Formats: sequence, structure tokens, C-alpha cells
Amino acid sequence: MAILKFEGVKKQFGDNVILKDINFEIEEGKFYTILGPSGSGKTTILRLIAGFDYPNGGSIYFAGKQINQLPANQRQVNTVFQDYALFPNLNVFENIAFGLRLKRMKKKEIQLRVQEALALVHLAGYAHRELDELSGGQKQRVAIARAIVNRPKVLLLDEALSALDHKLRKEMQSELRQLQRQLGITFIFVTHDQEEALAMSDQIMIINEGLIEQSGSPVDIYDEPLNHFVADFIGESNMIPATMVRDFAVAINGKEFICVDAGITPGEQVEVVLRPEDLDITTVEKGKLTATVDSQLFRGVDYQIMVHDTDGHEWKINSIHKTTVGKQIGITFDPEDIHVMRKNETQAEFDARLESYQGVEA
Ligand SMILES: Nc1ncnc2c1ncn2[C@@H]1O[C@H](COP(=O)(O)OP(=O)(O)OP(=O)(O)O)[C@@H](O)[C@H]1O
Repeated sequence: MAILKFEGVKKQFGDNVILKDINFEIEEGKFYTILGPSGSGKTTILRLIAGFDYPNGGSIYFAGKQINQLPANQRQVNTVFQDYALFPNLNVFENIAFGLRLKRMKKKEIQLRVQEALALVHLAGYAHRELDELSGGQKQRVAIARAIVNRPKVLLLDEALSALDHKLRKEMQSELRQLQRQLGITFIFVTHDQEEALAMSDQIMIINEGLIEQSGSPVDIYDEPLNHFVADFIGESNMIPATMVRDFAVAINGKEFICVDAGITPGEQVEVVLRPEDLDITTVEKGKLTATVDSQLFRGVDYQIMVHDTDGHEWKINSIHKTTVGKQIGITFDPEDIHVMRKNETQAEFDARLESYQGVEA
């Protein structure tokens, strides 16, 4: 059974509809990320889960029980905030012990629990430090310890790493992932950083303007973006208008290519997504499409090459091969690198279509 479920959840502030119709199920013991641009409603979802706000429609279930109006302090959920939200006048130990004292837990038990939580976030020995003696990363660890000391079923992390510098953020990403595995509890992590989401999550939910655009594993979402928004938001992509010719064949710039997609009406106008790292440059004779090089940027591991094809579409190619600006080149790619997207296809329709032709050879 899902530990947490949203069914048709709506939230508005005044006339402003923030969450239109949110549906998802969260399983126990996995790392989930809610990913979306600023203002898309990510924090609002977390606040509804935590009980800091209540929905205007739909239902929220926790372990099968409807909790729409359940007060925050009765939910088995804790939150880690971006700005830590620690008590500045209390030391590390007292910050972490705060919630346990409220619950009137025995002194000895508090000692044990706080030490255990500190060890889990690699801060054993820091119990008696004052907060102003800690770095940003250490403060964030204290905030995490304070949340896990309550042994919640679900831990919510709202942009929890955003205040840290790049290097520390990378370190904390893998630490958090490790901590989640160690504790075996569900983490729901909110971020607007797609790289962070891809690196950390078992499952990603992509939200835009109060609706979930796609949910799935990082690989599924990267390889099979459902629509233009997702393809654009996750990774870099070339999105080119195309026409479906028949099952496993699509026309780009009027030229037919073998692809791995089927179940789409012949003649339907679609979009194809090709990732820059899946493309390469070659001679015009060997190329599948002809293009002219507009710019080239050396990036250490590869060159980022911008070209435009004979129909005027711009392409981004990440290649280890150098070229020359102004030169005519050929673009190459494999059939499995073409991902066909239909306009307005829902996840359910996409899944059903995939199911219907999986195992069928092109
Ligand atoms: N209490 C409130 N009253 C009125 N509007 C609100 C309230 N809380 C949030 N909003 C609005 O809801 C929208 C979504 O906010 P939310 O904080 O959920 O977005 P977000 O995806 O977390 O964005 P960010 O990444 O910028 O934090 C925003 O337009 C925000 O102004």
C-alpha cells in the first residue's frame, strides 16, 4: 500500500489556483523528488503533506487514512527547510532534542536518540557546539538530524541544499542519498535543479503550473520525455517538428528515418527529440541530414556545436570531434536516439501505447 496518496488535490489562495489536480502515490522507503520551475507549486505540495496548509479539493491519504484536515503535529512527517529554521539561541544538542522534550521523552532516551541522529549526519562530537560555530553545511546537517530524530515515516526536504555552495552541495547530495538508504524511510525532496533530481532520485515527479507533467524514474524521464515541457526542462534537447510515416518510421525535413516508436496515426504531426550527446558530425555524404556550423565551443570533455539544417532548424551537437564554423557537415544518429512525442499525450495514453507495441520489432 502507498504510504502517501494525493487524489485530485486542489489548492487555491483567493482566486489564484496553485494546484489544479494533483494525483500521485508514494511508496515506502524510496527517494522521491518533486521537480519544477519556480512558482510551479512544489512547496505548496509539501505544505499540504506536512499539514501546514489544507487542500481545497480532493483527498490526501497517509497509510490509507484520509488526512486532509489532520493537524501537522499529528502527522508522521518532518520537514527540513532551505534556511535550516534552527533555534539560534539553542546549541546543537538542544536544537535536535527540542521535539523530543515537547513529547516529554525521558532524559536518557533523548540522549541516546540525539547522539544517534548526530552520528547519522556525521556530526558526532558536535552536540555542545553553538550554531554560530558551524558552517552552512553543518547547520543543514543539524536541521536534518532534528528532523530524523523523531523517526518520521516520511521526511520532506524543501530545497534543502540550495543554500550550499556547489562542492558542498554535491557532497550533501550523495550523503542524503546514503542516509535515505540507511534509514529506509521515504524522502520527498523538492528542487528546481534537474541535475540534482536526476542524481538523487528513485522517482521524479515533474510539476508545472499546478499539474504533474510526468512521473517516473530518472532514466525513463530522460529517455522518454512525455512532452515538450519535460524534454526542455530535463537535460538538453533538440526538438524538431516531424511527420509520422508509419509504425517505426518518421519524416524529418521530408526525409524518412527508422525510429523505435509506433502506435501513432500515419501523417500525424509530431515532434522528435534528439539529445545533443546522441548526435555526431560527419561528412555531408555520410550524414543523415545536412547542416551548416554556426558556432563551436570547447568545453573540456567535448565541443558544443550549434548548426542549422537545410530547413532552417537549429541543432545542438555535443561531439568529441572538432569542426569549423561556416562548414557544411552531416549529422548522424541512430534509430533509438529518435524519440517521437505526440502533442498533448497523457502519461496513461503514452504507457498504453508503449505496452501495445513493446516486443514488436521495427
Ligand atoms: N500563502 C499563500 N498565499 C498566496 N499565494 C501563495 C501562498 N503560498 C504560495 N502562493 C503562491 O503559489 C504559487 C506556488 O508557490 P510554491 O511556493 O508552491 O512554488 P514552488 O514551486 O515551491 O516555487 P519556488 O521554487 O520558487 O519555491 C506561487 O505563485 C506563490 O506566490
